[in-house]
Amino acid sequence: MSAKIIDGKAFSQTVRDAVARDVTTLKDKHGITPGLAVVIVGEDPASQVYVRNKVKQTAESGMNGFHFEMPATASEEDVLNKVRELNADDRVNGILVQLPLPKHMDEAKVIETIAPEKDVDGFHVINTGLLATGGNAMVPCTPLGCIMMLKDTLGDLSGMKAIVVGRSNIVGKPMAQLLLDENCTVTIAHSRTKDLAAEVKAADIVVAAVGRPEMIKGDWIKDGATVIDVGINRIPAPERGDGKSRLVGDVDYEGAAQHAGAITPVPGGVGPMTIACLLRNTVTATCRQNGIDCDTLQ
Ligand SMILES: Nc1nc(=O)c2c([nH]1)NC[C@@H]1CN(c3ccc(C(=O)N[C@@H](CCC(=O)O)C(=O)O)cc3)C=[N+]21
Ligand SMILES: [Mg+2]
Repeated sequence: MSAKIIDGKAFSQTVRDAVARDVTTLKDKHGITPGLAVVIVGEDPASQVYVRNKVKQTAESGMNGFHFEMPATASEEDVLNKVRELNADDRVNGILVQLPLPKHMDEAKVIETIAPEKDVDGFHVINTGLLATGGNAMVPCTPLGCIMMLKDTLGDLSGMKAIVVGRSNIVGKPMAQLLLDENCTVTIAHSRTKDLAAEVKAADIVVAAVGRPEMIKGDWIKDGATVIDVGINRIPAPERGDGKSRLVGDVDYEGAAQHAGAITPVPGGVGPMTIACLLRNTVTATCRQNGIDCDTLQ
């Protein structure tokens, strides 16, 4: 069996094209230009590609981008004040504070200071609560991108067995909520799960979000299953001979591709969809803040 490759890069382009059309309508019909503010504290080399793509694609979509870099030595109060300033700024419809924050800051406190209606990451307790209770939440970008790819690949997910490997607040838990909303039977697995291989083997849908390079083995995958690999792990690649690293997911891609019906690659899978969904969420937030029905924009 040879798996269909789910092309997140191509799919993200169609999402971004739709976002750009919505931005044009917001400008032309409503005189509103959506604005996305990104706050980065300190330097995390691993997220530099992410930041660069985000800035570039925000501009390409026709939105305003506001970029703030603060030194790693900034105090928590400095960051909280920046967030408060952005909350009060009418040009800013979406706020993203890049995680992780330096150790001396309370991440939860920073996130809870973001106005929930501007929380385009969907990390605020108001939004996680709304997601869990079926309300009008801002949905975290990575799980949102994953569910879009799953629905595009499989159509109706109703009744399917899904496993989410990983239980983080930013991916695993919201992913499980979204799969449940699609009427999947959902298992959440983690480091204490017994016989992870058998749990994965039972699933029609596997979402890997553990942050450990290639830990999900190819022969754990049920024949024909759909595999969504959220991991973006940079590992040494001595075989390249040029001293550079390479990116791998949380899934043994070569092995899994022999069993899966469809699989996302790394890079070019979940990553680009995450950024596209951030832009989509910024448009959604702009519409909600202005009492505009987002679905009828174009
Ligand atoms: N508040 C907050 N929200 C986030 O969503 C968030 C964050 N903090 N901190 C950092 C992580 C990381 N992240 C990525 C998103 C896209 C790619 C991406 O597009 N990757 C490309 C290429 C990567 C490369 O070549 O290095 C790909 O997978 O094809 C990567 C990483 C969002 N994050
Ligand atoms: Mg095999």
